[in-house]
Amino acid sequence: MGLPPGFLRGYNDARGFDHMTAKRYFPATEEENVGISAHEDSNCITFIFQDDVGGLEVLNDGDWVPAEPVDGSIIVNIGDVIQVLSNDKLKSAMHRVVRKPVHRHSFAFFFNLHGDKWFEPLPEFTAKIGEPPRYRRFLYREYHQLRVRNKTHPPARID
Ligand SMILES: O=C(O)CCC(=O)C(=O)O
Ligand SMILES: [Fe+2]
Repeated sequence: MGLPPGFLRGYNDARGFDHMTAKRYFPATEEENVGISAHEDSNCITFIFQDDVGGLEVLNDGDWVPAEPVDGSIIVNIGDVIQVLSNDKLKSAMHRVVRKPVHRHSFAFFFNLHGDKWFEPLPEFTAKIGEPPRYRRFLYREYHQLRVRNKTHPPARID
């Protein structure tokens, strides 16, 4: 990231909000092939271990690019926290899972911030290089609540 070695370990020193999920995606049907709809991860970094079925796709310049399974590899996803800390130098990837004709299994480890932690663009990516911050200061807990609220109560459309 261009930050001093060990920065992330020192800044993000509480592990209480990290979690791991094990997911099983059922085979696609003729009507339905959405595994997980398009989203960005809200955390710092996600590590994904997938089997050899495929289906994870990343949006790149308007095209969905498959993250092809590579034996023994781990997919590393930048999340929103790193996007904010780096003031957009590193982008949180939009991704989704498309279901295939067979079952798929994956494990995702979410390296999170503690809910009581503040995050905002760091001086290394703003004041020190003469760039304005693109984000305000967020409490991680508050940011999470905002994301959930926007999903469950999207802003009303003015017709
Ligand atoms: O199952 C996968 O490969 C990705 C899962 C994912 O994007 C997520 O849980 O946020
Ligand atoms: Fe994700």
